[in-house]
Amino acid sequence: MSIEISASGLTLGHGGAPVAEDIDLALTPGEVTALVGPNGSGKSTLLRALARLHTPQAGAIVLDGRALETYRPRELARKLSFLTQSPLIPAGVTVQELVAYGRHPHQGVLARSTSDEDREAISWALDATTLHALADRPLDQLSGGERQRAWIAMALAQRTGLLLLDEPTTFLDIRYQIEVLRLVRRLADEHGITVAVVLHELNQAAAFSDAMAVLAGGRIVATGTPAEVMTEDTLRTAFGIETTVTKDPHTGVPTCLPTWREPAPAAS
Ligand SMILES: Nc1ncnc2c1ncn2[C@@H]1O[C@H](COP(=O)(O)OP(=O)(O)OP(=O)(O)O)[C@@H](O)[C@H]1O
Repeated sequence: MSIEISASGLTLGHGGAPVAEDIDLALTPGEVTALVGPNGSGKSTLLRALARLHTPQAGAIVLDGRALETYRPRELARKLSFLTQSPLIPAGVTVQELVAYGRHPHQGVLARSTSDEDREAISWALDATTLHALADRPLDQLSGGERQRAWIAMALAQRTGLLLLDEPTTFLDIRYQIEVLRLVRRLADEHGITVAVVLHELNQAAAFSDAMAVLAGGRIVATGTPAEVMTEDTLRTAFGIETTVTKDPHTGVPTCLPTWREPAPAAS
């Protein structure tokens, strides 16, 4: 079920000067890749380009051995699912109904009823996100974390091997952030799904990903394992901040502690 996608030589922009250039990125099948970088560095634009929601000014993207632009829309929707930042909540729609939308790419144009395969996929998505108990609840009556899980469940019901998530933890408290990221981890570990996820919290990115890519100043300034990428030098280059990078005592994963306060003025 794992799907491979790679981008090479991408130039990304919105009409004016390019936002990012010379972008090479390959997502390893069945692994979680975290995209991190300063505000406005082009992370969402890159993710949207991978989902074919943004057309690069130059470069190529290859999905599962074929140029991305050769896919028909329905065919593409069976290969990858994309979850945008803060999706709008449709009024009155229940969790079950939202998740069922994820099946549309698999249903024939004239399909009026859900097939056994649809039911099985919806049930699997509700299971994976532990949402069965909330299936009949309208989305607008859920907590932020539950709602975020419902959107992820919709993307899962699409049954794609590639999941692109743009800041799925925004607005969630720390417990729900962990819950969503653990789910992302399980999707890769237990279901072999290839995941790219834009995250702002660097320690979470390091803890939950297999690989990290740092976008800054219009380039990818570092890629590799969290241990390779989470260095004081890279964080200084990318974000212009001072940090102390240590290892999580439980897992050995690199973790950064920013220098929060301004340095005390030198004594005269
Ligand atoms: N639709 C658009 N039209 C014009 N410019 C855009 C558009 N979308 C994004 N941009 C610009 O492109 C640049 C990159 O934006 P993008 O959203 O990809 O960055 P990002 O790294 O995801 O940022 P953030 O961390 O703030 O979400 C920014 O300067 C932004 O203002």
